[in-house]
Amino acid sequence: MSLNDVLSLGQHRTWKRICVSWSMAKRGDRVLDLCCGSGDLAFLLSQKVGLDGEVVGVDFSGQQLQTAASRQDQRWKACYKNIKWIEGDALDLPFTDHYFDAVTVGYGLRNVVDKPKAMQEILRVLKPGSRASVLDFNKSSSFFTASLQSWAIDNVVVPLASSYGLTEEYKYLKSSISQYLTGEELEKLATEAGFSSAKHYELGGGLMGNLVATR
Ligand SMILES: C/C(=C\Cc1cc(O)c2ccccc2c1O)CCC[C@H](C)CCC[C@H](C)CCCC(C)C
Ligand SMILES: C[S@@+](CC[C@H](N)C(=O)[O-])C[C@H]1O[C@@H](n2cnc3c(N)ncnc32)[C@H](O)[C@@H]1O
Repeated sequence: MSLNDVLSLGQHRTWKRICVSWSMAKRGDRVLDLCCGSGDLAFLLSQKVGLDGEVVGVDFSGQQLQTAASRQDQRWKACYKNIKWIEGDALDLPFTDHYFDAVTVGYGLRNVVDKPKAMQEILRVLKPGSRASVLDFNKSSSFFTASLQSWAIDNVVVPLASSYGLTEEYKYLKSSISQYLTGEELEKLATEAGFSSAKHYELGGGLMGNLVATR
């Protein structure tokens, strides 16, 4: 069982499935999992688009892509052959305009240094009428939810992460969430980048959030 399973009582898998579902990726599509890491969302997208579809996982960490590729080798589902891993930067995507039928970003936008540029790149590579689905922690406007999230990170996430030897990776969570954008600000970020519509939905009692933006 992974640390994220323990930390979120397995809920992170549900949140990721929701993110992929809301991207409206369907059989035969060509889709992008941006900031793919070890590929959790890419594998879910792979099952959605099937063997006649195509999944591209992009991350600027070669190490993460190596992990994703070895996970792909270890898995038996035939559809996973439709995934390719490309080292690249969310701020300068190596694809032509209108290339993808859907884009997902799982826990990546929060970490990107230039969020407007990233959203412009996502818009550029999406086909007209297609969707971006962006899952991340929610920077809640509710004092209670923000306090619960902060308490959980301090008292559950970081101590447990330490027992897995991942203190550093999770220690920055609180500050990164505090510097992130609220749901309303994410919607504005998307429409200002040029998306025709954008809606942010809270998940996990407001601890997480998913932005759905249509080009
Ligand atoms: C899978 C999740 C996050 C992905 C993720 C995000 C990061 O910022 C990382 C940083 C460094 C290494 C890895 C990651 C990473 O995988 C979300 C689930 C894990 C969360 C840390 C769990 C959050 C716990 C809630 C605050 C409380 C949950 C209570 C309830 C059970 C829903
Ligand atoms: C917390 S991980 C999430 C990984 C995966 N999407 C998931 O849901 O488990 C964030 C990932 O974003 C990547 N990343 C951060 N900034 C990036 C950028 N500008 N371009 C590409 N990848 C980036 C990191 O290398 C890391 O693998």
